[in-house]
Amino acid sequence: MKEMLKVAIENNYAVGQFNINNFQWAEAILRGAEEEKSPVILASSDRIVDYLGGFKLIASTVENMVREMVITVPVVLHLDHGLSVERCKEAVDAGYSSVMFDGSKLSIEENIRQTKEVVTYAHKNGISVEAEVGSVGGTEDGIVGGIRYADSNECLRLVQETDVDALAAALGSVHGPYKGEPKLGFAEMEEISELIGIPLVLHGGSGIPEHQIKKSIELGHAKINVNTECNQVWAKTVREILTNDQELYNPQSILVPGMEAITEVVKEKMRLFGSSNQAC
Ligand SMILES: O=C(O)C[C@@H](O)[C@H](O)C(=O)COP(=O)(O)O
Ligand SMILES: [Zn+2]
Repeated sequence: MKEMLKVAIENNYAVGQFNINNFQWAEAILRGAEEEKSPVILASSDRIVDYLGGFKLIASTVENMVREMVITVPVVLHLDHGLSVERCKEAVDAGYSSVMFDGSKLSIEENIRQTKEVVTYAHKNGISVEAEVGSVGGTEDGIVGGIRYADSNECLRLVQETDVDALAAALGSVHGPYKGEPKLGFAEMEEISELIGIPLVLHGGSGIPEHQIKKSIELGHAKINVNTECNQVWAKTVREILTNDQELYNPQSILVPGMEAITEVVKEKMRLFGSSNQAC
């Protein structure tokens, strides 16, 4: 991920992180990346890793999909919102390309200490690490909480003391649907980006207006996480199909349009983030 985001920063675009909710999501996202000739970050949020079959099954399945689908664009497999040092180490051992240690609920001292432990282990294995300061609000099954803006001094301390590769500095974005126009802290964003000198990560990417996405990229965001919009379009598509044909039960007739809808959202986001055609 570190190398992928370095190129993104140098070329003024951001790479989308798209969460997988089962392996059809992975297929739909990879297809979108290949069609857009865009680098892509596939992510499994720690909260659903066991539901998906565990780190090793996820890593081996994604690796096989990339090979058998003849995906030619750069793909990163990322552990999103890693819930403990141990879980991050498991993901590294299973073959993930990068991990996020989510220490946002901890004191900054404890966040730094545990993030440092993850970075030491991951970097020894050539794996990148994302950390978080402040907390992204919103509700997303298991990720519930109020927004706590990141403090610039805490961001600088964490980056300097851990050597982390990317930082999610919570600056007003929210997981899940927004109630009204998002209010991102662009002044704080600019200050923190200039202070820390590594790529920023924007969580809660669904529902942020295009102009705010573009400004966030200008102000140092090289990774933007999207989950809700893909899930919403899948649910809407499947709901319409089943509502329109009460007799329909063939899985392919129901599931394929849902996947195609996810692929379209992924491609739209890649065009918005500027990563389309960056992999050719
Ligand atoms: O759903 C998860 O557990 C992962 C997400 O929180 C992801 O990290 C993210 O930030 C996506 O936000 P969304 O686009 O608002 O769903
Ligand atoms: Zn998130």
